[in-house]
Order: sequence, then structure tokens, then C-alpha cells
Amino acid sequence: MFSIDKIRADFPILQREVHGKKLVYLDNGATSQTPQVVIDTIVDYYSNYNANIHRGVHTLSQEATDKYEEARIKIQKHFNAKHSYEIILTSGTTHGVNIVASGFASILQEGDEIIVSALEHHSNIVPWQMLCEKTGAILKVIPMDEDGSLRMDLYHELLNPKTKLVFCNHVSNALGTINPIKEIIHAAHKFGAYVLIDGAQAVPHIKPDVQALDADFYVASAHKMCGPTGVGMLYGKEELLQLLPPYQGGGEMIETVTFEKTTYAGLPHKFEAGTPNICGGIAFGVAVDYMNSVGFDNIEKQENELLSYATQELEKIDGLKIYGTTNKTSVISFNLEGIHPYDVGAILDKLGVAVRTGHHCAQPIMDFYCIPGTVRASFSFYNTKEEVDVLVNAVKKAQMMLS
Ligand SMILES: Cc1ncc(COP(=O)(O)O)c(CN[C@@H]2CONC2=O)c1O
Repeated sequence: MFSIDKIRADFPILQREVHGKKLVYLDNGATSQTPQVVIDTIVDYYSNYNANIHRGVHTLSQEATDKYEEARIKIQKHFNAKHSYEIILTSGTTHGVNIVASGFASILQEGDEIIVSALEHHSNIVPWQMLCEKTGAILKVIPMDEDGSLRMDLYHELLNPKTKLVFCNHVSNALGTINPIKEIIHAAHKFGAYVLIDGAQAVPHIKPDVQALDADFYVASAHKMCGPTGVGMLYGKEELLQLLPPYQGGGEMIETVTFEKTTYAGLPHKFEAGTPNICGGIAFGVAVDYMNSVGFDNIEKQENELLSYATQELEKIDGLKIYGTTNKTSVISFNLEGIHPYDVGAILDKLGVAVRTGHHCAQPIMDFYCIPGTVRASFSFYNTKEEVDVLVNAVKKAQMMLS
């Protein structure tokens, strides 16, 4: 049974006040909050079994190794990967994208084509631009529409035998748009192109099934789904991860090292050079357990109720424009006519409401709408309708003060 009071009691930070006002945290698109069970896991690790992993002979190292590899299996099962070694633990989404982009630098040829969507976060644009500069490949863009959806008709026209890679986010962090990634993947595979899906904004709301999606690569960050910062995952089909060369050289990623030649470790350690974020990985596994204990059906229901209520109430405000009105998760990007989003965000902060303002690392979207940025309210399952009311009243107050 979903009890919002019980859920909110899991998050100590939600008791905070800012500027003498009760905190209303609506910046979940930037990072989600951390439940007590994840906080306790971090304290427990550093209090009781902090040790380096994989080759220690002593008890603490074995305990830490077991917990770390247990977390990998939890993540594998959550995303329904076929094998645990198809889950590479990274420092986050950006790291995962760069592993794949760097790997294809030795595979792409001049004139090959890469397709990205107009809705991408910079971390799923810049690495591919860098790859094109290195290889002479050509970047093509799936245009977006006024409602924040992708022009799928034009996507199908862009695909051709030269298309080698397609990159798209599952959910736009700036607008909340849920992209038709199954269709995107299926169409790309018809031309033999591989697809990387950026799941960073999807994983707080959706439980992706990478085998059902037939995604070649899927990346996400723990901090967006109640986990700690500095840890994330890259899923890759086994045969594709075998194809890619290592991303970084160092310890962990080797079998044998001589000055004449080094042989590399197999999956997943080939891509996990150096001492990993051991505690973060273990806590990521606990965050996955927590999200599943809440239940993604409950999460979807609560967040959709908040999204429709907030949309309905915000739309009553004259001069307020919402960007992205298509099929979406609980993210609302809006502006007040004639008022810079930064100024709105600053006033909301004084009133206890935490939102994000600016381009949200998605400048091409802001260029499309010819705006400098937006005010973004991003809701999680632990937010409430009462908090939506506080947001709406704060926006009205900001409009009065700034007009
Ligand atoms: C869709 C999307 N892709 C990639 C990233 C990058 O993730 P990492 O920073 O964990 O590597 C983010 C982060 N979301 C940003 C973070 O701050 N505000 C946002 O909307 C994102 O939302």
C-alpha cells in the first residue's frame, strides 16, 4: 500500500527548512533525494567493511567484494540484462556515454553517419561531436516539434546504410518527453546501426527492460533514482562490449602486464580501471531495492497525479507558458512572460521552493524555442499535491513581484 506519509518519513532531508520556510524540493531532475536506507548503507560501509575489492585476501576485502558484485547483480536484474557482466559500473551517465563514444573511435570510418535527437542532454551530444571530429563521421539530428516530441517521420528519412550509431534519451530532462525508443531502436537495427539510450531521466520514473527494448547500450546514474552521486551504469550487449577496446588503462582492467605486452581482463572489469566507487556501487544496489520496494506502478501513479494537477494549476496563471506538452514524465518546464527564469527561481528559493532554472544542459532545446532557458519543476513520488499548491502560489507571488 502506497502511503505518502510513510514514504516521506524515509527521506530525512524533506524535514528541512530553507529561509525559514518548509523545503519544497522540486529539482528531482537534477538529482533525487536519498532515503535513510541508502544513507545507512554508506555509513555501514565506512564503519564496518571499507576495503579495496577483488584481490584482497582478508575478510573486509572479501565482504566489500561480495557486496559490490551483489549490487551489480541487483542492477542487472533491475534492467533485465541477460548477464551481470553486461553491467559496467561507471561514475554516471556521462561516463557511460564516453566509454561507448571512445570505443567507436577505432571503429567508425570517415563519412559514417551518427544520429542524435534534438532533445539530448549535452552529455549525449558533445562526446559524439568529439567522435565525429576524430573520425570524420557526420552528425545528423532528429528534429523536435513544438510540443516537445521528436519528428519521427524525419528520423526514418535520416536513416540510411551509412547510419552506424543512433543516440536518444529515453526521457528528456528538460521537457519530460518520453521518446518512442522501441521504434527508434527497431528502425535503426534495420540499417545495422547500433543504438545507445540515455536513461538518466527515465530511471526515476520507469523500470526499463533492456532486452525487451533490444537496446544495444543503456546508460543511467544512481543519483537520479535515490542513489548516491558518482556512480551509474552502462549496459551493453555482450558482443558489443567485447567489440569495444578498453576505455582507460590501469589496474583491475588487466589479465597480465609485461613491458612487452599487456592482456586485458574480460567483462565487466575491462571497462572498470582503477579503484571503483565501492561504497557508491553498493549503495546503488540498495537504491534499486528501495525503488522496487516503493513499486514503479505506485511511482507512476503518484507522479502522473502530481503532473496533471500541477499542469492544471499552472495553466491557470496568465502569462505562463509550458514547454513540452506531449507524452511525458513529471517534469514541467515553463516561463512567465517578460520575466527571466533565473529571477523566478531566485524568488521561489526565498519561498522555500527548489526548482532548476536555465538550459538544463540542453541548449539546443532552448534555441528551438528561442528562449534563454526555463524554470523546471521536476516531481518525484515523494512530492505532494500540497507542495504543488506551494509552488503555484510562489509562482504567482514571483510574477507579482517581478512584473
Ligand atoms: C537526460 C540526461 N542525460 C545525462 C545526464 C548527465 O548525468 P550525470 O551528470 O549523472 O552524468 C543527465 C543529468 N541531469 C541533469 C543534472 O542536473 N540537471 C539535469 O537535468 C540527464 O538528465
